[in-house]
Amino acid sequence: MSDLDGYIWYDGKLVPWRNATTHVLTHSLHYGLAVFEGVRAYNTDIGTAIFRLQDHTRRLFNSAHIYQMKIPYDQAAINQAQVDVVRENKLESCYIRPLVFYGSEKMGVSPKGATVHVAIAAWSWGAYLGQEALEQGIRVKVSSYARQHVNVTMPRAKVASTYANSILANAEALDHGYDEAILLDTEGFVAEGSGENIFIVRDGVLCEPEIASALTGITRSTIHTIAADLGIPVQTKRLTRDDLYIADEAFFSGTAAEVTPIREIDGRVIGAGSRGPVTAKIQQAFFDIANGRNAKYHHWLTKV
Ligand SMILES: Cc1[nH+]cc(COP(=O)(O)O)c(CN[C@@H](CCC(=O)O)C(=O)O)c1O
Repeated sequence: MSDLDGYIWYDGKLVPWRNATTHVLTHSLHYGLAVFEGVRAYNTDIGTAIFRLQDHTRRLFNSAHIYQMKIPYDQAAINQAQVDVVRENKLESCYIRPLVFYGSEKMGVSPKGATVHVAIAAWSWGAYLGQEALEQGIRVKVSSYARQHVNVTMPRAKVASTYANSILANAEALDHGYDEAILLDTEGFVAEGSGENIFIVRDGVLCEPEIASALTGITRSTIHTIAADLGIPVQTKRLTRDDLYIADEAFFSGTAAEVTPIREIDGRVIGAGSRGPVTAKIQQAFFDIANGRNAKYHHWLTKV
């Protein structure tokens, strides 16, 4: 991942990768309050372009607003900074990581008085769960750890502290020989993956869990648009873990995961145990859009 000779945008300047450092007393490192985004640029038919850049930046600002962090730049500047990072690193396609965090000027629970810093890195990142996963599908475990209650960590924010929960769930899945975890909410209904939203297909209908305790994924909203284009009905409802077991198809959606089919959950084979036909259609439509092959969605692409 690390292009050690690359550049990172850091508080308004492009600095060499190895100089983009912070102090060990950085407040966010100790107390877990940093907000971030995961964004992808694709080598599209119209050149390198960042996918849904404005939506990701809006969510970054919403996340900061929820946690009362004041980003010292406006959204246009952060959009431009992401374009500059991709261009400066000469990346044709890549993953972009904007991060907003509190500095080391203040210790103690309250960050008041600490500087709000912004860093934006970009690196080449292929299929998040492996190229084979995109074709064959992955094996997933329902975690023994619940997703945080909606009044514990704020679900509309992409905040670093949420991911200690994700790390536990993902580690448990890997330790048990699976590829990824699904988390249930505190009432036992399906929430999301450790870093993804989840969809299932039942009798030709695309179903997703109520979004309550899950991140409002941008890829999830792209899937909604694709489903509408393909005439596939979408249902949002409370899903139980055994709803997943008897699904005809299942897949994860996310910027990193893109559209990753799920072929088995907790030892139950899903459908035919491979990427399902509806999943394949949605996945193809997603990659056509992200790679600029569908002119109807060129407005979602910001050329670098
Ligand atoms: C918990 C969670 N839920 C859903 C999503 C899907 O959201 P969206 O990317 O807007 O469709 C992500 C993105 N996970 C990011 C972080 C992955 C990582 O390992 O870091 C991502 O996909 O970039 C999550 O982290």
